[in-house]
Amino acid sequence: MSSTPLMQATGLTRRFGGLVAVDGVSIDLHRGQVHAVIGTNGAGKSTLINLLSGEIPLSSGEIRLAGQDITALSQPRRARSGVGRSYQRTTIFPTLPVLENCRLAAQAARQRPWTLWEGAQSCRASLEAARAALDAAGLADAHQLPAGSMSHGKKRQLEIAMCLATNPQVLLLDEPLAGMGAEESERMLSMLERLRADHAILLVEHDMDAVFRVADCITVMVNGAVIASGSPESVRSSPEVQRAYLGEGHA
Ligand SMILES: Nc1ncnc2c1ncn2[C@@H]1O[C@H](COP(=O)(O)OP(=O)(O)OP(=O)(O)O)[C@@H](O)[C@H]1O
Repeated sequence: MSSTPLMQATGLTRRFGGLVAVDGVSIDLHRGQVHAVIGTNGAGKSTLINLLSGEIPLSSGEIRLAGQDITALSQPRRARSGVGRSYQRTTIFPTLPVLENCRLAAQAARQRPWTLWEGAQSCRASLEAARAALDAAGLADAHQLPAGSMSHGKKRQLEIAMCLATNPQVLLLDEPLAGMGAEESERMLSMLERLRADHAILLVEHDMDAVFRVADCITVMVNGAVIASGSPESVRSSPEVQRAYLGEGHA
C-alpha cells in the first residue's frame, strides 16, 4: 500500500432538510486497495458515493484527489480527473452492441472539440479505450452482442467496463454484486481483485462474505456516521460493529 492516499475525503457531511444522511465522514482510498463501506439500509453509503463522485454537493467537508482539492469540481470534471463510478441500477443502452456502449462511455469522457480530423482521432482512441476496458472486464468475446441480451451479471460487468473506458484512477462501486448468482459474483470478485493493482477502489456491498474476502480495509457506517474503520480483522472483532451490524455469524 502506498502511504499517500489517492483520494482523501475529510469531514464529509450531507444534510437533506433535517436529516443528516452523511455525518462528518472521513475516508482515504489508496491505489492497490479495496476499501469497503458497509452499513445497514439507509446508513448513507450511496450518498457517500454520490458526494465523492460529485453527483450531489456537500453540505461541508473536503475532497482531495492526488493532493489536489477537487471539492468544488462538478461531476463531469471529477470524472475527467479520474473519478469513475458504477450505479446500483443498470445504465446501459440495451439495443446497442456491447462495444458501442463502451465506446460511447469513452467518448463522452473525452469531450474534445468536434472537427473532422480530431473527431476521427478521438473516435479511434475511444474505440481502443473501449476494447481495452472490455478485455479488462472479462468481456472480450462479447463485443458484438446487443448489451440487453446478456445476463444480469454480464451487464454489471459491462457497467464496470464503461467506467474503465473513461480511464479512472478511483473506482466507486455501488453494490456491484446486487442480484448476482454465485458464479456471476465469483467473476465480479475476480475482476475486482485484478483491478485493484491499478486503482483505488471504494466498494459499497451488502454481501458480507464478498466484502470480507476482497476488502483490505472496511469502514462501517450507522445513521450517516462512521462507527469503525480499519482492517477486516479489527472490524470483525469490534464489539460495537457486531452489536450494530454484523450479528453473530461473523463474530
Ligand atoms: N435525495 C434525497 N433526499 C432526501 N433524503 C435522501 C435522499 N437521498 C438519500 N436520502 C436519505 O438519506 C439516508 C441515506 O440514504 P442512502 O441511500 O445513502 O443509504 P444507503 O446506506 O446507501 O442505503 P441502502 O443500503 O439501502 O442503499 C436515507 O435515510 C435516505 O432516505
